[in-house]
Amino acid sequence: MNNDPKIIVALDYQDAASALNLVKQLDPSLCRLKVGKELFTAAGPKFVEQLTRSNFGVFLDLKFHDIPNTVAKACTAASNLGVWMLNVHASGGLEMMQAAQQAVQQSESKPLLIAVTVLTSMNQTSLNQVGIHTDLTTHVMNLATLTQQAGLDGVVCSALEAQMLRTKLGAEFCLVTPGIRPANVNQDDQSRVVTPADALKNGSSYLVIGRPITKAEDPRKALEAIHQECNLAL
Ligand SMILES: O=c1ccn([C@@H]2O[C@H](COP(=O)(O)O)[C@@H](O)[C@H]2O)c(=O)[nH]1
Repeated sequence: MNNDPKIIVALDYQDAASALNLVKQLDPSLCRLKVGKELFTAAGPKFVEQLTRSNFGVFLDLKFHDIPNTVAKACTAASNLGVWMLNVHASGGLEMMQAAQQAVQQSESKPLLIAVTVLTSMNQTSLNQVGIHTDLTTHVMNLATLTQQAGLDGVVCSALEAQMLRTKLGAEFCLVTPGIRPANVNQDDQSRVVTPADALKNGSSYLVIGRPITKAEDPRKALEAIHQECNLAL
């Protein structure tokens, strides 16, 4: 029995029924689940509570980004759903992240709180387009350092940056990496991609994987194949 599954399956579905159809093929010892903006907007907090009650660790990926007071209140509401992990955008700033962390620590369940550095869909060109001319890797490092300073548990980054962040920010800092693609699988809208095995070798704590599993003919088999590729317990 694996008590700390490394794979987080992204439930990017348009409604609860479609998401549940996948969830019933999965097992809490094999993976955790991620509820993002699409499913949360469609199915709501009650659906998140339904998932947490079924023993799956749930990452509520709503990437809060607002003024400190608003983000803190949103983090309290999210913590009260019993989720395992939730997140904010590091670019919301130090004060915002500190307010979020304080809110989470005052909640009963104290979920892990992490911050998004630079979205894995972005590359140097798209970063420049939003007015940031720092080297992308340096920008990720700056935001991750600020996140640690604010007292959060970790960051969302690409596994391309995991080795660098692990070395600088230590073994305990949680590195959650989307943009995971097994070899020869479509990259879709992701820019900074890494294979599951390489992501773990680079020091990722958890791999977020959506379409390579959810769009597979047999999602359970696709998940098990990734476990085998990475030598993870089944
Ligand atoms: O930088 C980020 C932050 C979040 N995500 C989310 O992860 C999944 C990835 O899904 P795939 O289908 O495996 O591409 C998705 O829910 C994103 O919202 C991310 O990709 N990058």
